[in-house]
Amino acid sequence: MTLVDRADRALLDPTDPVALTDVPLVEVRDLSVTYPSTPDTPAIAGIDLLMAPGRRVALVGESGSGKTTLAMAVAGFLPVGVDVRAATMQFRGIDLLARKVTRIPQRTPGISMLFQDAMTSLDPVFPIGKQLTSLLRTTSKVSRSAARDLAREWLARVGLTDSKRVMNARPYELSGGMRQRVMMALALCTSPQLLIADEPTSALDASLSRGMMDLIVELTESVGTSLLVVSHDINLCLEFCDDVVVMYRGEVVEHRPAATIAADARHPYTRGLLACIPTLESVTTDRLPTLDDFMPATLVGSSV
Ligand SMILES: Nc1ncnc2c1ncn2[C@@H]1O[C@H](COP(=O)(O)OP(=O)(O)OP(=O)(O)O)[C@@H](O)[C@H]1O
Repeated sequence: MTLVDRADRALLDPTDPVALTDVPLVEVRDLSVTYPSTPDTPAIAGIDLLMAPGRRVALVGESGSGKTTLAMAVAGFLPVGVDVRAATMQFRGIDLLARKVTRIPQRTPGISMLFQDAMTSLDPVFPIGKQLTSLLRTTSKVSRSAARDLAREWLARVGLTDSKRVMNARPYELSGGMRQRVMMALALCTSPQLLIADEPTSALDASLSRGMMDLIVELTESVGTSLLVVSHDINLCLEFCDDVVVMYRGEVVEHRPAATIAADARHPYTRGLLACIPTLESVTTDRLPTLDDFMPATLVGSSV
């Protein structure tokens, strides 16, 4: 049985002892996160997440369902003062709960993040070339000229072939799509084991979104990086990911392979999300379905 088979088995039954005899990439059990401004209401609670190496996993759900909070907890980006509790929270077998909490959050080694807003993620003052070479020099301990060569190589890999101009440009001199490609180069040039992409396409139009997802898949595969993508767009996730984790009001309500979730969705919220995807046929109907058509009244009012 391969690790991916075991992961599939674990997705169906996380308590299956045969499922995970190898070390999973991410293992989270009974995670809850509470922000200091709402001490009586955890933002997420009772979260289990199991991810095998090599998988592309999508976290989907409506705004405020806790996707980013879960991703940030795994990445180690939650600031001091946020209460993080779990029975288990490991990355490649390393206990993330044992890490020191510092005033400036420490990124979990081996994990890179790609944020939705490249403009605020990039340093506005320094040229792109300097931002890439400083990162490469810090992480790979290479000479200045080797780092510049690597930086140019990475810009070409993300489709920025005019690398001389891009190296000298500041973020505001590039288009949104180009900035997002620069962010991809920064996120992957250190060969992380896991890329967490938080709404990587939400600032892009539909055709650019698809192109960006194609690029993310191609590059993560070539680098050997697993992907955890946070998205509102379940349709895009079904196309590009292996597994879909559905979050609703701070809880994981469904975790299924993308290939079968459409036929096999068990939670009414998942069924509602899937039914709300517009199709060529649905544009001719008077009224598109909404989540209220699928959610029992008892669930609509519930929260963690
Ligand atoms: N820094 C914060 N301080 C207090 N509450 C927060 C903070 N960040 C998030 N929350 C709350 O935690 C809950 C989950 O938010 P989170 O951003 O994780 O959801 P999300 O599903 O990623 O939403 P979105 O898709 O809009 O980014 C929400 O109720 C939100 O208001």
